[in-house]
Amino acid sequence: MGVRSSRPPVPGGNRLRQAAGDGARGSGAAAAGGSIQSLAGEPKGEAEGPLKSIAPVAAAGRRAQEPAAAPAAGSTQPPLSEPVRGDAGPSGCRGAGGPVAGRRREPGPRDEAGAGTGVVILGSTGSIGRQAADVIARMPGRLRAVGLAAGRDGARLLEQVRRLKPEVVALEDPEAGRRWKPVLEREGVRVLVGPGSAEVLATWPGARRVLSAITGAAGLRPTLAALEAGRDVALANKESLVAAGDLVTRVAAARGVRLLPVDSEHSALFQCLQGRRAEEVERLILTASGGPFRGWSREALARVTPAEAVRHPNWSMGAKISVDSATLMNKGLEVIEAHWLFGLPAERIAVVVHPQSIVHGLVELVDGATVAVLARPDMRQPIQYALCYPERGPRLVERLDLAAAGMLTFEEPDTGTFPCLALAYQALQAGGTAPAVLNAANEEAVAAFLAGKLPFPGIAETVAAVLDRHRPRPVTGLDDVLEADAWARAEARALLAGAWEAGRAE
Ligand SMILES: NC(=O)C1=CN([C@@H]2O[C@H](COP(=O)(O)OP(=O)(O)OC[C@H]3O[C@@H](n4cnc5c(N)ncnc54)[C@H](OP(=O)(O)O)[C@@H]3O)[C@@H](O)[C@H]2O)C=CC1
Ligand SMILES: CC(=O)[C@@H](O)[C@H](O)COP(=O)(O)O
Ligand SMILES: [Mn+2]
Repeated sequence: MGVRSSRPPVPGGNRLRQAAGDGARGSGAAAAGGSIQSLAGEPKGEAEGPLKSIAPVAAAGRRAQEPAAAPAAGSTQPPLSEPVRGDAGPSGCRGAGGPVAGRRREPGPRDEAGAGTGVVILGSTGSIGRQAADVIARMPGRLRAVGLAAGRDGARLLEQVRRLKPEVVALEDPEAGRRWKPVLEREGVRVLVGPGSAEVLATWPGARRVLSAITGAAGLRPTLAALEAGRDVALANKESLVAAGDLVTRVAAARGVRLLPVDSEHSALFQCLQGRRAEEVERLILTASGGPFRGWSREALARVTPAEAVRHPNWSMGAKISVDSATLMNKGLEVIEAHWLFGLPAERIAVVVHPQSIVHGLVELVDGATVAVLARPDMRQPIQYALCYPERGPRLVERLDLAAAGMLTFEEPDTGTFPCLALAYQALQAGGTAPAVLNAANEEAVAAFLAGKLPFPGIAETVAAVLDRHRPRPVTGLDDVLEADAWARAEARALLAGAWEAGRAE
Protein backbone atom coordinates (compact mmCIF):
# COMPACT_ATOMS: atom_id res chain seq x y z
CA MET A 1 0.00 0.00 0.00
CA GLY A 2 2.97 2.25 -0.09
CA VAL A 3 2.55 3.37 3.46
CA ARG A 4 5.35 1.56 5.14
CA SER A 5 8.68 3.20 4.93
CA SER A 6 12.03 2.40 6.43
CA ARG A 7 13.48 5.56 4.99
CA PRO A 8 14.22 8.35 7.40
CA PRO A 9 11.89 11.32 7.28
CA VAL A 10 12.50 13.87 4.59
CA PRO A 11 15.11 16.31 5.83
CA GLY A 12 13.56 19.51 7.03
CA GLY A 13 16.50 21.88 7.02
CA ASN A 14 19.43 22.51 9.20
CA ARG A 15 17.47 22.88 12.40
CA LEU A 16 16.40 19.27 12.35
CA ARG A 17 18.94 18.24 14.95
CA GLN A 18 17.20 20.36 17.54
CA ALA A 19 13.96 18.50 16.85
CA ALA A 20 15.63 15.38 18.09
CA GLY A 21 16.41 16.84 21.45
CA ASP A 22 13.67 19.23 22.40
CA GLY A 23 10.35 17.49 22.31
CA ALA A 24 7.39 19.40 23.65
CA ARG A 25 7.38 20.24 27.34
CA GLY A 26 6.10 17.42 29.41
CA SER A 27 5.90 15.17 26.41
CA GLY A 28 5.76 11.48 27.03
CA ALA A 29 3.70 9.21 29.17
CA ALA A 30 6.33 9.34 31.89
CA ALA A 31 6.62 13.10 31.83
CA ALA A 32 4.72 14.03 34.93
CA GLY A 33 6.31 11.46 37.15
CA GLY A 34 4.25 10.45 40.11
CA SER A 35 3.02 7.74 42.27
CA ILE A 36 1.14 5.29 40.07
CA GLN A 37 2.87 1.99 40.06
CA SER A 38 2.71 -0.68 37.48
CA LEU A 39 -0.69 -2.36 37.52
CA ALA A 40 -0.19 -6.00 36.93
CA GLY A 41 -2.67 -8.04 34.99
CA GLU A 42 -2.82 -10.80 32.47
CA PRO A 43 -0.71 -10.15 29.41
CA LYS A 44 -2.74 -9.00 26.45
CA GLY A 45 -1.99 -8.03 22.94
CA GLU A 46 0.82 -10.47 22.42
CA ALA A 47 2.12 -10.06 18.92
CA GLU A 48 4.69 -11.91 16.95
CA GLY A 49 7.72 -10.15 15.65
CA PRO A 50 8.01 -6.71 14.18
CA LEU A 51 5.12 -5.19 12.31
CA LYS A 52 5.13 -6.80 8.93
CA SER A 53 2.97 -4.89 6.54
CA ILE A 54 0.15 -2.48 6.40
CA ALA A 55 -2.71 -4.75 5.53
CA PRO A 56 -6.12 -3.42 4.66
CA VAL A 57 -8.31 -3.67 7.70
CA ALA A 58 -10.98 -5.67 5.98
CA ALA A 59 -8.44 -8.33 5.10
CA ALA A 60 -7.10 -8.67 8.62
CA GLY A 61 -7.80 -11.73 10.65
CA ARG A 62 -8.59 -11.87 14.34
CA ARG A 63 -6.20 -9.63 16.21
CA ALA A 64 -4.16 -10.79 19.15
CA GLN A 65 -5.48 -7.80 21.04
CA GLU A 66 -9.14 -8.46 20.51
CA PRO A 67 -10.67 -7.69 23.87
CA ALA A 68 -11.99 -10.39 26.10
CA ALA A 69 -15.10 -8.31 26.67
CA ALA A 70 -15.89 -7.78 23.00
CA PRO A 71 -19.51 -8.73 22.56
CA ALA A 72 -20.02 -11.63 20.21
CA ALA A 73 -22.93 -11.66 17.81
CA GLY A 74 -25.77 -13.50 19.44
CA SER A 75 -24.51 -12.89 22.96
CA THR A 76 -27.01 -12.02 25.63
CA GLN A 77 -25.98 -8.56 26.64
CA PRO A 78 -28.23 -6.50 28.90
CA PRO A 79 -29.94 -3.40 27.54
CA LEU A 80 -27.36 -0.77 26.77
CA SER A 81 -29.24 2.29 27.93
CA GLU A 82 -27.19 2.06 31.11
CA PRO A 83 -23.45 1.71 31.01
CA VAL A 84 -22.32 -1.84 31.54
CA ARG A 85 -21.39 -2.19 35.18
CA GLY A 86 -19.52 -4.64 37.26
CA ASP A 87 -22.53 -5.77 39.22
CA ALA A 88 -25.13 -5.40 36.52
CA GLY A 89 -23.44 -6.18 33.26
CA PRO A 90 -21.67 -9.25 31.99
CA SER A 91 -18.20 -7.83 32.01
CA GLY A 92 -18.06 -4.84 34.30
CA CYS A 93 -16.03 -3.32 31.57
CA ARG A 94 -16.66 -2.22 28.05
CA GLY A 95 -19.53 -3.28 25.88
CA ALA A 96 -20.91 -2.02 22.63
CA GLY A 97 -23.24 0.42 24.29
CA GLY A 98 -21.81 1.57 27.56
CA PRO A 99 -18.80 3.57 28.41
CA VAL A 100 -16.43 1.64 30.54
CA ALA A 101 -18.22 1.63 33.81
CA GLY A 102 -18.10 -0.17 37.04
CA ARG A 103 -19.86 -1.36 40.07
CA ARG A 104 -21.44 1.78 41.38
CA ARG A 105 -25.21 2.01 41.15
CA GLU A 106 -26.43 5.56 41.32
CA PRO A 107 -28.83 7.68 39.36
CA GLY A 108 -26.69 10.44 38.05
CA PRO A 109 -23.94 12.85 38.86
CA ARG A 110 -25.83 15.60 40.68
CA ASP A 111 -24.69 16.49 44.17
CA GLU A 112 -27.34 15.81 46.77
CA ALA A 113 -26.59 19.14 48.46
CA GLY A 114 -27.75 20.95 45.34
CA ALA A 115 -24.48 22.75 44.73
CA GLY A 116 -23.89 20.75 41.58
CA THR A 117 -21.54 17.96 40.64
CA GLY A 118 -17.96 18.73 41.60
CA VAL A 119 -15.70 18.64 38.54
CA VAL A 120 -11.93 18.81 38.13
CA ILE A 121 -10.69 19.94 34.71
CA LEU A 122 -7.25 18.66 33.74
CA GLY A 123 -6.00 20.90 30.94
CA SER A 124 -8.40 23.74 31.78
CA THR A 125 -6.51 26.35 29.76
CA GLY A 126 -6.66 24.38 26.48
CA SER A 127 -9.33 24.25 23.81
CA ILE A 128 -11.41 21.54 25.51
CA GLY A 129 -10.68 22.94 28.98
CA ARG A 130 -11.91 26.42 28.07
CA GLN A 131 -15.10 25.07 26.51
CA ALA A 132 -15.66 22.91 29.58
CA ALA A 133 -15.19 25.96 31.78
CA ASP A 134 -17.88 27.68 29.73
CA VAL A 135 -20.26 24.73 30.11
CA ILE A 136 -19.74 24.69 33.89
CA ALA A 137 -20.16 28.44 34.24
CA ARG A 138 -23.46 28.22 32.37
CA MET A 139 -24.85 25.40 34.49
CA PRO A 140 -24.76 26.72 38.08
CA GLY A 141 -26.42 24.35 40.52
CA ARG A 142 -25.76 21.42 38.16
CA LEU A 143 -22.00 21.63 37.72
CA ARG A 144 -19.33 23.19 39.90
CA ALA A 145 -15.59 23.56 39.24
CA VAL A 146 -13.64 22.17 42.18
CA GLY A 147 -10.18 22.16 40.60
CA LEU A 148 -8.43 23.38 37.46
CA ALA A 149 -5.10 22.04 36.25
CA ALA A 150 -3.06 23.86 33.62
CA GLY A 151 0.35 23.46 32.07
CA ARG A 152 1.88 26.91 32.02
CA ASP A 153 -0.78 29.45 31.04
CA GLY A 154 -1.11 31.31 34.35
CA ALA A 155 -2.91 34.30 32.81
CA ARG A 156 -5.72 32.14 31.44
CA LEU A 157 -5.88 30.20 34.69
CA LEU A 158 -6.28 33.43 36.64
CA GLU A 159 -9.27 34.41 34.46
CA GLN A 160 -10.80 30.99 35.06
CA VAL A 161 -10.27 31.25 38.82
CA ARG A 162 -12.09 34.57 38.84
CA ARG A 163 -14.98 33.16 36.82
CA LEU A 164 -15.36 29.68 38.32
CA LYS A 165 -14.06 30.11 41.91
CA PRO A 166 -12.47 26.65 42.27
CA GLU A 167 -10.98 25.43 45.57
CA VAL A 168 -7.66 24.47 44.05
CA VAL A 169 -5.60 24.97 40.90
CA ALA A 170 -2.40 23.44 39.57
CA LEU A 171 0.35 24.60 37.26
CA GLU A 172 2.51 21.75 36.02
CA ASP A 173 5.30 23.96 34.72
CA PRO A 174 7.56 24.97 37.65
CA GLU A 175 8.61 28.29 36.18
CA ALA A 176 5.03 29.35 35.43
CA GLY A 177 4.12 28.08 38.88
CA ARG A 178 6.72 30.26 40.59
CA ARG A 179 5.51 33.29 38.70
CA TRP A 180 1.75 32.79 39.10
CA LYS A 181 1.38 31.15 42.52
CA PRO A 182 1.36 34.41 44.54
CA VAL A 183 -0.98 36.08 42.05
CA LEU A 184 -3.41 33.17 42.12
CA GLU A 185 -3.25 32.86 45.90
CA ARG A 186 -4.43 36.43 46.23
CA GLU A 187 -7.72 35.16 44.75
CA GLY A 188 -8.09 32.83 47.75
CA VAL A 189 -7.44 29.61 45.85
CA ARG A 190 -5.00 26.84 46.79
CA VAL A 191 -2.19 26.50 44.27
CA LEU A 192 -0.20 23.36 43.51
CA VAL A 193 2.91 23.70 41.40
CA GLY A 194 5.28 21.44 39.53
CA PRO A 195 5.45 18.04 37.86
CA GLY A 196 2.77 15.70 39.13
CA SER A 197 0.42 18.46 40.31
CA ALA A 198 -2.27 17.56 37.73
CA GLU A 199 -2.14 14.02 39.07
CA VAL A 200 -2.79 15.29 42.59
CA LEU A 201 -5.73 17.33 41.35
CA ALA A 202 -7.10 14.27 39.59
CA THR A 203 -7.74 12.74 43.02
CA TRP A 204 -8.98 15.89 44.77
CA PRO A 205 -11.61 14.90 47.35
CA GLY A 206 -14.48 17.25 46.48
CA ALA A 207 -14.85 16.15 42.86
CA ARG A 208 -16.97 13.31 41.51
CA ARG A 209 -16.06 13.71 37.86
CA VAL A 210 -12.70 14.49 36.26
CA LEU A 211 -12.43 15.89 32.74
CA SER A 212 -9.20 14.57 31.27
CA ALA A 213 -8.17 17.13 28.64
CA ILE A 214 -4.39 17.33 28.75
CA THR A 215 -2.84 16.76 25.35
CA GLY A 216 -0.87 13.64 24.58
CA ALA A 217 0.49 10.77 26.61
CA ALA A 218 1.23 13.28 29.38
CA GLY A 219 -2.46 12.80 30.23
CA LEU A 220 -2.08 9.11 30.99
CA ARG A 221 -0.92 9.23 34.61
CA PRO A 222 -3.50 11.83 35.68
CA THR A 223 -6.24 9.82 33.94
CA LEU A 224 -5.19 6.64 35.72
CA ALA A 225 -4.91 8.53 39.01
CA ALA A 226 -8.49 9.79 38.69
CA LEU A 227 -9.82 6.32 37.91
CA GLU A 228 -7.79 4.76 40.71
CA ALA A 229 -9.27 7.32 43.10
CA GLY A 230 -12.78 6.29 42.08
CA ARG A 231 -13.68 9.29 39.94
CA ASP A 232 -15.77 9.03 36.79
CA VAL A 233 -13.59 10.29 33.96
CA ALA A 234 -14.90 12.36 31.07
CA LEU A 235 -12.21 11.51 28.57
CA ALA A 236 -11.01 13.91 25.90
CA ASN A 237 -7.40 12.74 26.15
CA LYS A 238 -7.64 9.98 23.55
CA GLU A 239 -3.89 9.36 23.69
CA SER A 240 -4.20 7.65 27.08
CA LEU A 241 -6.56 5.06 25.59
CA VAL A 242 -4.37 4.66 22.53
CA ALA A 243 -1.22 4.12 24.57
CA ALA A 244 -2.73 2.09 27.40
CA GLY A 245 -6.30 1.15 26.52
CA ASP A 246 -6.23 -2.24 28.16
CA LEU A 247 -4.80 -0.85 31.38
CA VAL A 248 -7.09 2.19 31.54
CA THR A 249 -10.25 0.19 30.89
CA ARG A 250 -9.26 -2.46 33.39
CA VAL A 251 -8.60 0.12 36.10
CA ALA A 252 -11.98 1.73 35.40
CA ALA A 253 -13.71 -1.63 35.65
CA ALA A 254 -11.84 -2.65 38.78
CA ARG A 255 -12.69 0.64 40.52
CA GLY A 256 -16.29 0.59 39.34
CA VAL A 257 -16.14 3.98 37.67
CA ARG A 258 -17.26 5.34 34.33
CA LEU A 259 -15.12 6.29 31.37
CA LEU A 260 -17.33 8.75 29.48
CA PRO A 261 -16.36 9.76 25.94
CA VAL A 262 -15.87 13.45 25.16
CA ASP A 263 -14.35 13.09 21.69
CA SER A 264 -17.16 14.17 19.35
CA GLU A 265 -17.33 10.95 17.33
CA HIS A 266 -17.27 8.72 20.40
CA SER A 267 -19.82 10.83 22.19
CA ALA A 268 -22.02 10.45 19.11
CA LEU A 269 -21.53 6.69 19.05
CA PHE A 270 -22.24 6.52 22.75
CA GLN A 271 -25.45 8.48 22.24
CA CYS A 272 -26.44 6.23 19.30
CA LEU A 273 -25.87 3.17 21.45
CA GLN A 274 -28.13 4.22 24.30
CA GLY A 275 -30.85 1.64 24.71
CA ARG A 276 -29.24 -0.90 22.38
CA ARG A 277 -28.09 -4.41 23.02
CA ALA A 278 -24.66 -5.49 21.86
CA GLU A 279 -26.05 -8.12 19.52
CA GLU A 280 -27.95 -5.42 17.60
CA VAL A 281 -24.71 -3.72 16.55
CA GLU A 282 -22.90 -4.58 13.33
CA ARG A 283 -20.36 -1.77 12.93
CA LEU A 284 -19.32 1.58 14.30
CA ILE A 285 -18.61 4.33 11.78
CA LEU A 286 -16.50 7.35 12.65
CA THR A 287 -16.69 10.40 10.44
CA ALA A 288 -13.54 12.33 9.49
CA SER A 289 -13.56 15.83 8.07
CA GLY A 290 -10.58 14.98 5.89
CA GLY A 291 -8.71 17.94 7.35
CA PRO A 292 -7.44 21.07 5.62
CA PHE A 293 -5.58 19.13 2.91
CA ARG A 294 -8.35 16.82 1.72
CA GLY A 295 -7.89 16.24 -2.01
CA TRP A 296 -4.32 17.55 -2.06
CA SER A 297 -1.54 15.71 -3.91
CA ARG A 298 1.53 14.28 -2.19
CA GLU A 299 3.68 16.88 -3.94
CA ALA A 300 1.59 19.71 -2.56
CA LEU A 301 1.69 18.20 0.94
CA ALA A 302 5.48 18.41 0.96
CA ARG A 303 5.20 22.20 1.05
CA VAL A 304 2.54 22.78 3.70
CA THR A 305 3.36 24.97 6.68
CA PRO A 306 2.41 24.49 10.34
CA ALA A 307 0.13 27.54 10.09
CA GLU A 308 -1.79 25.87 7.26
CA ALA A 309 -1.93 22.52 9.03
CA VAL A 310 -3.49 23.88 12.22
CA ARG A 311 -6.24 25.69 10.28
CA HIS A 312 -8.93 23.02 10.58
CA PRO A 313 -11.91 23.57 8.28
CA ASN A 314 -14.59 23.01 10.96
CA TRP A 315 -13.13 22.91 14.47
CA SER A 316 -10.98 25.25 16.51
CA MET A 317 -8.67 22.95 18.48
CA GLY A 318 -5.20 22.75 20.01
CA ALA A 319 -2.22 22.55 17.66
CA LYS A 320 -1.39 18.89 18.17
CA ILE A 321 -4.85 17.48 17.44
CA SER A 322 -5.22 19.89 14.53
CA VAL A 323 -2.09 18.48 12.89
CA ASP A 324 -3.36 14.98 13.65
CA SER A 325 -6.57 15.85 11.81
CA ALA A 326 -4.55 17.07 8.84
CA THR A 327 -2.55 13.80 8.63
CA LEU A 328 -5.64 11.62 9.40
CA MET A 329 -3.72 10.28 12.40
CA ASN A 330 -6.50 11.76 14.54
CA LYS A 331 -8.94 9.34 12.95
CA GLY A 332 -6.49 6.49 13.45
CA LEU A 333 -6.17 7.35 17.15
CA GLU A 334 -9.96 7.51 17.29
CA VAL A 335 -10.35 4.03 15.82
CA ILE A 336 -8.16 2.70 18.64
CA GLU A 337 -10.08 4.84 21.14
CA ALA A 338 -13.38 3.40 19.89
CA HIS A 339 -12.01 -0.12 20.15
CA TRP A 340 -11.29 0.35 23.85
CA LEU A 341 -14.41 2.33 24.69
CA PHE A 342 -16.90 0.09 22.94
CA GLY A 343 -15.11 -3.25 22.79
CA LEU A 344 -15.42 -3.89 19.05
CA PRO A 345 -12.52 -5.20 16.97
CA ALA A 346 -10.86 -3.10 14.27
CA GLU A 347 -12.75 -4.94 11.54
CA ARG A 348 -16.01 -3.55 12.90
CA ILE A 349 -14.87 0.05 13.21
CA ALA A 350 -14.96 2.00 9.94
CA VAL A 351 -14.10 5.53 8.90
CA VAL A 352 -15.88 7.67 6.32
CA VAL A 353 -14.85 11.15 5.25
CA HIS A 354 -17.58 13.72 5.78
CA PRO A 355 -16.18 17.20 5.11
CA GLN A 356 -19.04 19.11 6.77
CA SER A 357 -18.57 17.58 10.27
CA ILE A 358 -22.33 17.56 10.92
CA VAL A 359 -22.75 13.80 11.24
CA HIS A 360 -20.35 12.78 14.01
CA GLY A 361 -20.78 9.06 14.40
CA LEU A 362 -22.98 6.29 13.03
CA VAL A 363 -23.92 2.86 14.28
CA GLU A 364 -24.86 0.27 11.70
CA LEU A 365 -27.35 -2.21 13.12
CA VAL A 366 -27.65 -5.85 12.13
CA ASP A 367 -30.95 -5.34 10.31
CA GLY A 368 -29.47 -2.76 7.95
CA ALA A 369 -30.63 0.38 9.76
CA THR A 370 -28.01 2.99 10.55
CA VAL A 371 -28.45 5.48 13.39
CA ALA A 372 -26.41 8.65 13.70
CA VAL A 373 -25.93 11.75 15.81
CA LEU A 374 -25.99 15.07 13.96
CA ALA A 375 -25.06 18.40 15.47
CA ARG A 376 -23.23 21.55 14.53
CA PRO A 377 -19.51 21.14 15.22
CA ASP A 378 -19.36 22.47 18.77
CA MET A 379 -17.57 20.51 21.48
CA ARG A 380 -19.68 21.97 24.26
CA GLN A 381 -22.44 19.44 23.53
CA PRO A 382 -20.28 16.32 24.00
CA ILE A 383 -18.49 17.91 26.95
CA GLN A 384 -21.80 18.72 28.61
CA TYR A 385 -23.15 15.23 27.95
CA ALA A 386 -20.09 13.59 29.53
CA LEU A 387 -20.26 15.86 32.57
CA CYS A 388 -24.01 15.40 33.09
CA TYR A 389 -24.45 11.76 32.01
CA PRO A 390 -26.88 10.04 32.37
CA GLU A 391 -28.86 13.26 32.46
CA ARG A 392 -28.99 15.86 29.72
CA GLY A 393 -28.41 19.54 30.28
CA PRO A 394 -30.06 22.54 28.66
CA ARG A 395 -29.04 23.43 25.10
CA LEU A 396 -25.89 25.56 25.12
CA VAL A 397 -25.12 25.21 21.44
CA GLU A 398 -26.70 26.61 18.31
CA ARG A 399 -29.56 24.59 16.82
CA LEU A 400 -28.67 22.53 13.76
CA ASP A 401 -30.44 23.99 10.74
CA LEU A 402 -30.32 21.21 8.16
CA ALA A 403 -31.66 23.34 5.33
CA ALA A 404 -28.95 25.90 5.97
CA ALA A 405 -26.33 23.17 6.23
CA GLY A 406 -27.25 22.12 2.70
CA MET A 407 -25.42 19.13 1.30
CA LEU A 408 -23.95 16.45 3.51
CA THR A 409 -21.37 14.45 1.57
CA PHE A 410 -19.40 11.28 2.27
CA GLU A 411 -16.37 9.68 0.66
CA GLU A 412 -13.66 7.08 1.27
CA PRO A 413 -10.54 8.21 3.12
CA ASP A 414 -7.46 8.60 0.90
CA THR A 415 -5.06 6.35 2.79
CA GLY A 416 -2.51 6.44 -0.03
CA THR A 417 -1.89 10.16 0.36
CA PHE A 418 -2.57 10.11 4.12
CA PRO A 419 -0.98 6.89 5.42
CA CYS A 420 -1.43 7.58 9.15
CA LEU A 421 -4.93 6.10 9.30
CA ALA A 422 -3.66 2.77 7.98
CA LEU A 423 -0.68 2.89 10.36
CA ALA A 424 -3.05 3.19 13.30
CA TYR A 425 -5.12 0.20 12.14
CA GLN A 426 -1.88 -1.70 11.75
CA ALA A 427 -0.79 -0.85 15.30
CA LEU A 428 -4.19 -1.84 16.70
CA GLN A 429 -4.01 -5.16 14.91
CA ALA A 430 -0.45 -5.77 16.12
CA GLY A 431 -1.59 -5.05 19.67
CA GLY A 432 0.50 -4.99 22.84
CA THR A 433 2.89 -2.06 22.92
CA ALA A 434 2.42 -1.14 19.23
CA PRO A 435 -0.28 1.54 19.76
CA ALA A 436 1.82 3.21 22.49
CA VAL A 437 4.72 3.31 20.04
CA LEU A 438 2.51 4.71 17.28
CA ASN A 439 1.29 7.43 19.61
CA ALA A 440 4.69 8.42 20.99
CA ALA A 441 6.38 8.50 17.57
CA ASN A 442 3.52 10.62 16.29
CA GLU A 443 3.81 13.08 19.20
CA GLU A 444 7.52 13.53 18.52
CA ALA A 445 7.01 13.94 14.79
CA VAL A 446 4.15 16.42 15.21
CA ALA A 447 6.24 18.48 17.66
CA ALA A 448 9.09 18.54 15.14
CA PHE A 449 6.71 19.55 12.34
CA LEU A 450 5.18 22.33 14.43
CA ALA A 451 8.66 23.58 15.27
CA GLY A 452 9.40 23.87 11.55
CA LYS A 453 11.95 21.08 11.68
CA LEU A 454 10.18 18.38 9.70
CA PRO A 455 8.12 18.55 6.52
CA PHE A 456 4.50 17.43 6.75
CA PRO A 457 4.97 14.04 4.98
CA GLY A 458 7.82 13.33 7.42
CA ILE A 459 5.25 12.83 10.19
CA ALA A 460 3.83 9.67 8.61
CA GLU A 461 7.27 8.55 7.49
CA THR A 462 8.67 8.88 11.02
CA VAL A 463 5.77 6.95 12.55
CA ALA A 464 6.03 4.22 9.89
CA ALA A 465 9.76 3.88 10.38
CA VAL A 466 9.50 3.66 14.19
CA LEU A 467 6.67 1.10 13.97
CA ASP A 468 8.77 -0.83 11.49
CA ARG A 469 11.58 -1.11 14.01
CA HIS A 470 9.29 -2.07 16.87
CA ARG A 471 8.83 -5.57 18.12
CA PRO A 472 5.50 -5.37 20.02
CA ARG A 473 5.40 -6.80 23.52
CA PRO A 474 2.45 -7.62 25.72
CA VAL A 475 1.31 -4.90 28.10
CA THR A 476 1.17 -6.28 31.62
CA GLY A 477 1.25 -2.94 33.41
CA LEU A 478 2.05 0.75 33.22
CA ASP A 479 5.80 0.15 33.08
CA ASP A 480 5.46 -1.66 29.74
CA VAL A 481 3.61 1.31 28.29
CA LEU A 482 6.09 3.84 29.66
CA GLU A 483 9.01 1.83 28.36
CA ALA A 484 7.49 1.53 24.87
CA ASP A 485 6.67 5.24 24.89
CA ALA A 486 10.23 6.19 25.85
CA TRP A 487 11.73 3.79 23.30
CA ALA A 488 9.57 5.18 20.49
CA ARG A 489 10.47 8.77 21.35
CA ALA A 490 14.17 7.95 21.35
CA GLU A 491 13.83 6.15 17.99
CA ALA A 492 11.87 9.01 16.48
CA ARG A 493 14.40 11.56 17.70
CA ALA A 494 17.27 9.50 16.32
CA LEU A 495 15.50 9.28 12.96
CA LEU A 496 14.90 13.00 12.96
CA ALA A 497 18.55 13.66 13.78
CA GLY A 498 19.62 11.21 11.05
CA ALA A 499 17.40 12.93 8.55
CA TRP A 500 19.03 16.21 9.46
CA GLU A 501 22.46 14.70 8.85
CA ALA A 502 21.31 13.35 5.48
CA GLY A 503 19.81 16.71 4.61
CA ARG A 504 23.07 18.49 5.42
CA ALA A 505 25.08 16.08 3.32
CA GLU A 506 22.94 16.68 0.23
N1 LIG B 1 -9.85 20.49 21.00
C1 LIG B 1 -10.82 19.66 20.65
O1 LIG B 1 -11.85 20.08 20.09
C2 LIG B 1 -10.69 18.20 20.92
C3 LIG B 1 -9.64 17.69 21.67
N2 LIG B 1 -9.59 16.37 21.97
C4 LIG B 1 -8.49 15.86 22.79
O2 LIG B 1 -8.47 16.58 24.00
C5 LIG B 1 -7.13 16.74 24.45
C6 LIG B 1 -6.84 18.23 24.61
O3 LIG B 1 -6.90 18.84 23.35
P1 LIG B 1 -6.91 20.44 23.19
O4 LIG B 1 -7.76 21.03 24.26
O5 LIG B 1 -7.23 20.71 21.79
O6 LIG B 1 -5.38 20.78 23.47
P2 LIG B 1 -4.73 22.18 23.85
O7 LIG B 1 -3.33 22.14 23.37
O8 LIG B 1 -5.59 23.29 23.44
O9 LIG B 1 -4.73 22.17 25.45
C7 LIG B 1 -3.93 21.30 26.18
C8 LIG B 1 -4.09 21.54 27.67
O10 LIG B 1 -3.23 20.65 28.38
C9 LIG B 1 -2.33 21.41 29.21
N3 LIG B 1 -1.07 20.67 29.25
C10 LIG B 1 -0.27 20.38 28.20
N4 LIG B 1 0.77 19.63 28.62
C11 LIG B 1 0.60 19.45 29.95
C12 LIG B 1 1.32 18.76 30.96
N5 LIG B 1 2.44 18.09 30.68
N6 LIG B 1 0.84 18.77 32.21
C13 LIG B 1 -0.30 19.43 32.52
N7 LIG B 1 -1.02 20.11 31.62
C14 LIG B 1 -0.58 20.11 30.35
C15 LIG B 1 -2.24 22.77 28.55
O11 LIG B 1 -1.83 23.73 29.50
P3 LIG B 1 -1.22 25.20 29.13
O12 LIG B 1 -1.94 25.66 27.91
O13 LIG B 1 -1.55 25.98 30.36
O14 LIG B 1 0.25 25.04 28.93
C16 LIG B 1 -3.69 22.94 28.11
O15 LIG B 1 -4.48 23.30 29.21
C17 LIG B 1 -6.25 16.05 23.42
O16 LIG B 1 -5.98 14.75 23.84
C18 LIG B 1 -7.11 16.03 22.18
O17 LIG B 1 -6.81 14.97 21.31
C19 LIG B 1 -10.54 15.49 21.54
C20 LIG B 1 -11.58 15.92 20.76
C21 LIG B 1 -11.73 17.31 20.39
C1 LIG C 1 -13.83 17.70 17.54
C2 LIG C 1 -13.24 16.38 17.45
O1 LIG C 1 -13.75 15.41 17.98
C3 LIG C 1 -12.00 16.20 16.69
O2 LIG C 1 -11.35 14.99 17.01
C4 LIG C 1 -12.39 16.22 15.26
O3 LIG C 1 -12.95 15.00 14.96
C5 LIG C 1 -11.24 16.51 14.39
O4 LIG C 1 -11.63 16.47 13.08
P1 LIG C 1 -11.21 15.38 12.01
O5 LIG C 1 -12.45 14.63 11.68
O6 LIG C 1 -10.70 16.25 10.91
O7 LIG C 1 -10.14 14.51 12.59
MN1 LIG D 1 -12.80 13.57 17.33
